Amino acid sequence: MTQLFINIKELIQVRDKFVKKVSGKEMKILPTIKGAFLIIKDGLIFDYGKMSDLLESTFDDKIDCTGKMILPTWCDSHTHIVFAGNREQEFVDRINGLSYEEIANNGGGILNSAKKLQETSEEDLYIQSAKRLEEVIILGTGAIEIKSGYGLTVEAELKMLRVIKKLKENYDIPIKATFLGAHAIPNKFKNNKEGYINLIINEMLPKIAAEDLADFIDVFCEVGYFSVDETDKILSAGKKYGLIPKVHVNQFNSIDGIEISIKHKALSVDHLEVLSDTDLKVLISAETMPVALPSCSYFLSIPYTPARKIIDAGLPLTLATDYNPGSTPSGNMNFVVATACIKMKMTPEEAINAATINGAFAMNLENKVGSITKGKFANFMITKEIPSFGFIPYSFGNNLIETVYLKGKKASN
Ligand SMILES: N=CN[C@@H](CCC(=O)O)C(=O)O
Ligand SMILES: [Zn+2]
Repeated sequence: MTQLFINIKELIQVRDKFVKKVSGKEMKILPTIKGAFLIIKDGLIFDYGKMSDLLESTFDDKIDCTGKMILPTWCDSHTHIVFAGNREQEFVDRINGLSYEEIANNGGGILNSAKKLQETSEEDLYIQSAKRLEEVIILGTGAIEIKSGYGLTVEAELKMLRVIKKLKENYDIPIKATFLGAHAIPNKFKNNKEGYINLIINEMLPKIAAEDLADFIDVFCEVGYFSVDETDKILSAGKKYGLIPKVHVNQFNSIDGIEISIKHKALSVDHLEVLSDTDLKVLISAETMPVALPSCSYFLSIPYTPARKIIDAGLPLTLATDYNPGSTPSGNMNFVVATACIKMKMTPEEAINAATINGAFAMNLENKVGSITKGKFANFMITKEIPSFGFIPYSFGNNLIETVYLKGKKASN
């Protein structure tokens, strides 16, 4: 099956040579071809170039993109889209003055979602989650990471991870699964955190490994959740089963969570709304990808991750949604890219690099997605007619995506 896309106004994020990730000043460079063609063969990117260099040939399908641009699909490296129900009552409670922390301390928050999820069947959870996955694909997401962490019992954590496995089997989008048993301390272990950590290490992890349900391991390393020493212990246990760390750190407090994550060669450290100079220095010494989640800052009215400080220090940065029922009930990467430009002072080039190629790195998918490169999956989106790629973040809140392709197949209209 061959497909030819012609008269592309601008083909965005074209990388002839394989690039693992982009950092510092490189992030300002977004390679493109104006007036381009793109050839897809059997679900992979086969060729591209300027229209004037297109050779005569026959194709199974020919699509005219006059006035429209093509970008690789967004790579959303941090989500919690497998959850049951919603938490709109907590949203109203916050409007009426309660803080996110106060709601959690009153038994709301993650524990509220865990209760709902424990009471939901695997079939129903799958249906709710698949709907969210389809919703974000239409918004241009073409690779995604999904975490557990709203189960908090052996059975419910396995249920979440089995749902993720089923999504992997049933959809064309590449999905990575992360085990986040250490997301909160369940009520049953309120006065026995060590008991819960032992449950994670001695019961959950062996079962997850036996069914091959996770690629990564995560911990919510934060005051009131899991300490640095506990994070250390859980990441060490995960590594014995080959799970690579991706860690929630520095959302509300800087407590050396970055340092311990880097000691464990974490693939990414995510949130970073609070980032000290010492944290920054530690990041500079590592391969670990910093990940910012601007929709979470927007929804909770907490500080935005200091993107300028990170990029100007020569580091890479990834943007992801954090789609979850409590802090970010939105999986719209277009909004993330726009908010990064508007609130974090990232240029459109930086934001697009952060949401594509660097997002792919943050999921260990840089060989498959994140750029228009020969041999990668044909996961890309065609925009509506737009004047420039900068129009995507500029025109925030508007849907500029016309069609999404996953492995060369139309995933939306
Ligand atoms: N911070 C920890 N976990 C999620 C939110 C969890 C929730 O409120 O349900 C996050 O990444 O923001
Ligand atoms: Zn999260």
